[in-house]
Amino acid sequence: MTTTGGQTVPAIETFGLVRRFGSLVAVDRVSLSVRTGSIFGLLGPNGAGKSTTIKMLTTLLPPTEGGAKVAGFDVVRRPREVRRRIGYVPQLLSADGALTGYENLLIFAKLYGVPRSQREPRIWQALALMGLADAAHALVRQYSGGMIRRLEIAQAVLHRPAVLFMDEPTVGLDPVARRAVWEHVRQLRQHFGATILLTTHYMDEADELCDEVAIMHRGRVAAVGTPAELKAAIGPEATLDDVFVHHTGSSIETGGSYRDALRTRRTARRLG
Ligand SMILES: Nc1ncnc2c1ncn2[C@@H]1O[C@H](COP(=O)(O)OP(=O)(O)OP(=O)(O)O)[C@@H](O)[C@H]1O
Repeated sequence: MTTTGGQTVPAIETFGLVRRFGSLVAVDRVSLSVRTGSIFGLLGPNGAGKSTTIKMLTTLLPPTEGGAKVAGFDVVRRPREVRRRIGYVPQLLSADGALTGYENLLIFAKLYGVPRSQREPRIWQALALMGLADAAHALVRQYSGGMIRRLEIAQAVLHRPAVLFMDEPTVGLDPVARRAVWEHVRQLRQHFGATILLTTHYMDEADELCDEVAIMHRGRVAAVGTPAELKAAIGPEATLDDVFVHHTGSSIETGGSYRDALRTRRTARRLG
């Protein structure tokens, strides 16, 4: 845990973060604070700016204006310090189907500079935490969609990141596989004390898994709080779906461009 003068520093802080693509404002003055050790959900329709926010926080994309700190380091001025302290599970495929789960993890352990003597124990620990030890030596192309997702999460935590970013970790998975991912994500947090920021389209996922959520709409944060707080603000019987509709004016099914919808569907297909 990062502390200064006895005070806990948030794991993630953004200050008026802006990202433009030409005339399009994809992320519009986003200011957020994510508590160390919490699971934080970024929600919003397709095209709301969630992935662009994650890309700035993981140093893949420079902000147009504003700033952000991750694990106490400025993403623009200290990108290398940030990268050493984060894990990233992207939406698109990052595991190689022609290799075994173990071999995939070995590549990532080398990439992340895990010392040789620690590679094997860390790989087995990550496999065990993600419920994949029995499948370690099977080819990944034989894994189910849920197992691939869990392998990708295992890859992202081999270097013990303080902050783990996951872009739609359960998209395209059936309800049983999604629950298994949630369970393993919880264990991960418990085991490593990592802070987790994830994006999701599933309101039940946000409700069950996240300590706090931010609802993004057209690049802005429309609401932020615990799922219970956000629901209570709408009404006694409100669900998180109701909260979402209230703040975005749309159900989760609408919004975004054709390209965005196509990309989501492509991710779902490769896992299905
Ligand atoms: N590299 C880019 N060039 C131009 N426009 C982009 C680029 N990346 C994203 N956008 C646009 O910025 C907006 C926000 O996109 P972003 O991918 O951040 O949304 P999102 O909330 O993550 O959506 P999804 O749920 O589909 O992943 C969209 O209108 C998208 O088309």
